[in-house]
Amino acid sequence: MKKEKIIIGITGGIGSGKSTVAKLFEQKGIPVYYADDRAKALMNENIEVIDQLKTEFGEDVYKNGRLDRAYLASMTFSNPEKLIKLNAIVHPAVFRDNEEWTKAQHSPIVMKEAAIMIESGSYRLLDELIVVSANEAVRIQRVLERDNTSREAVEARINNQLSEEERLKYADYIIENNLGLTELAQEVERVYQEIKTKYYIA
Ligand SMILES: CC(C)(COP(=O)(O)OP(=O)(O)OC[C@H]1O[C@@H](n2cnc3c(N)ncnc32)[C@H](O)[C@@H]1O)[C@@H](O)C(=O)NCCC(=O)NCCS
Ligand SMILES: Nc1ncnc2c1ncn2[C@@H]1O[C@H](COP(=O)(O)OP(=O)(O)OP(=O)(O)O)[C@@H](O)[C@H]1O
Repeated sequence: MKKEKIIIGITGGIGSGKSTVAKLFEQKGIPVYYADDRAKALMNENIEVIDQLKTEFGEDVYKNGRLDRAYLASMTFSNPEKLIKLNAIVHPAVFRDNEEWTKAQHSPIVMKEAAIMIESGSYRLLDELIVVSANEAVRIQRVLERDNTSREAVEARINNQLSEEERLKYADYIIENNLGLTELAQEVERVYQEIKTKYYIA
């Protein structure tokens, strides 16, 4: 199978290690679009997104001109209806931004890293989906060590995501990340070789 540009998604539950995996692919020379990071940037820069967020969540969602992420998170991850509204504002803007970015790339493989690619339906536009998987206890522990947050706040996000079992059903490739970073790098290399072989990439 020979395609002009192969688009590969990297997803996984909170704290699974998808950003770490994306960086390892980037080190191999693959351009990566970081949807979560771009979402945050657009929420601070895109006038339409800013206006819609203020209308939906109130002016206080911005403090000194910057999005108050903790405040917005506290409003949405405990209230599914509000989260649906937030997603409906942010996801179309990220979709357009990603399309522009993808068109501008000149690489046989490009990747997109996003937290809720299956839930949002954006996985349908991919050629391949990599799911990064780790046990829930490991994921929670890693996020607690990384962020200034609580177990309850992490669990609230998990409750708004697919279960690990459901997510894995969508995977073309699974990268296990319960062990150390050396093992993770080996997993990334294995999947990279499989993809290159499938698409006849040198
Ligand atoms: C509420 C916000 C501002 C909180 O920001 P914060 O810096 O605390 O979190 P960040 O965006 O880095 O996400 C961290 C993790 O939270 C989880 N998470 C984020 N957004 C969502 C969501 N819409 N649904 C379920 N889980 C989510 C993911 O596991 C993600 O990896 C932010 O998460 C947000 O705007 N989310 C809605 C837009 C979105 O879906 N972004 C992610 C993909 S484009
Ligand atoms: N195999 C590993 N060994 C040790 N630490 C790891 C491993 N994989 C990831 N980490 C660490 O765990 C934390 C979570 O990883 P990462 O940020 O890549 O996850 P993520 O899936 O992108 O998270 P989020 O959903 O919150 O955006 C980070 O601090 C990362 O450095």
